[in-house]
Amino acid sequence: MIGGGRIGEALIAGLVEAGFAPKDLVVAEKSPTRAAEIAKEFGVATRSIADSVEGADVIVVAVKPSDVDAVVTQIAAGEIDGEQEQIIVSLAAGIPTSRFEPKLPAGMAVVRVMPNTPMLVGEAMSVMSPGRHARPEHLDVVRKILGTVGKVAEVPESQIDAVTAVSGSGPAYFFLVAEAMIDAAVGLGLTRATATELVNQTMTGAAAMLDRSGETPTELRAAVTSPGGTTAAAVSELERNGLRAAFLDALDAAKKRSVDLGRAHE
Ligand SMILES: NC(=O)C1=CN([C@@H]2O[C@H](COP(=O)(O)OP(=O)(O)OC[C@H]3O[C@@H](n4cnc5c(N)ncnc54)[C@H](OP(=O)(O)O)[C@@H]3O)[C@@H](O)[C@H]2O)C=CC1
Ligand SMILES: O=C(O)[C@@H]1CCC=N1
Repeated sequence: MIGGGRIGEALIAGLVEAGFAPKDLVVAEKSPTRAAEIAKEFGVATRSIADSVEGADVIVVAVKPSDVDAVVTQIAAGEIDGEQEQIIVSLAAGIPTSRFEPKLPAGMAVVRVMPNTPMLVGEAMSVMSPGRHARPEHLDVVRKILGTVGKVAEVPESQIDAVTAVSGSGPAYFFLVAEAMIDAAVGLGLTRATATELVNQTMTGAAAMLDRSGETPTELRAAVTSPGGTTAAAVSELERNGLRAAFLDALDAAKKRSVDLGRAHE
């Protein structure tokens, strides 16, 4: 694991929780303090990038998009070999597999993945796209690793910037809605503690219904919306204030930003 930040740590935590032996996991992290924290928390070894990649079956790149090029250069300078069937898994938003491949030994498999932070509670939505040399058996390995921390899907790489806008950034939209509801509830006179409890449990319950009821969001919303009732009054205000248009623009902006992140660090 190269980069022991929020996402790198979440994946390490998920793998350890799922029964991967800490001795089989190695973290290369720039900040010595952060590296020490992760080693202590999970019992994994921390090493330099060069020492981490040698003999690794899977090399996960979990650094910011702007740090990817420097990291790939260091990986390529290490003892790696396409023939060893090593797999590079990039979690970086926006950076295409074609940016990795020319710098690596010929034929080395690269898989681009967009995870999300619910990985921390074993509920990630991770979406993978194979690079030029990634074969089904490589994807099976990556699916097994990501499957320890949530659900896994596959799309062609042409769709992964859109995926980034939906499930990669998606948890933030959800938390923003929660924040907005809490503030509005305080505006109605509830205490912040009560507002937070009500909103958090409402969101948790609604998410569980999405997961378990087998009904679509449209059906679930209709079941809450009594004719001429309170929900209809609220939903009509949300529509009047352009909720759908705001999401159309927001996801479009996120997708464009993902494409730009790839270009910005060329
Ligand atoms: N956060 C999210 O919800 C999601 C993030 N991603 C992607 O995951 C990647 C990581 O994101 P996130 O975990 O949030 O970012 P963080 O900044 O929390 O983590 C990145 C870590 O990598 C370290 N790092 C930087 N350069 C090196 C290096 N050369 N060697 C070793 N470690 C290094 C950073 O140290 P320092 O800070 O000191 O530079 C930092 O600790 C990003 O590319 C992002 O696009 C994907 C999906 C969701
Ligand atoms: O905001 C970002 O760029 C990263 C990628 C998806 C979620 N967080």
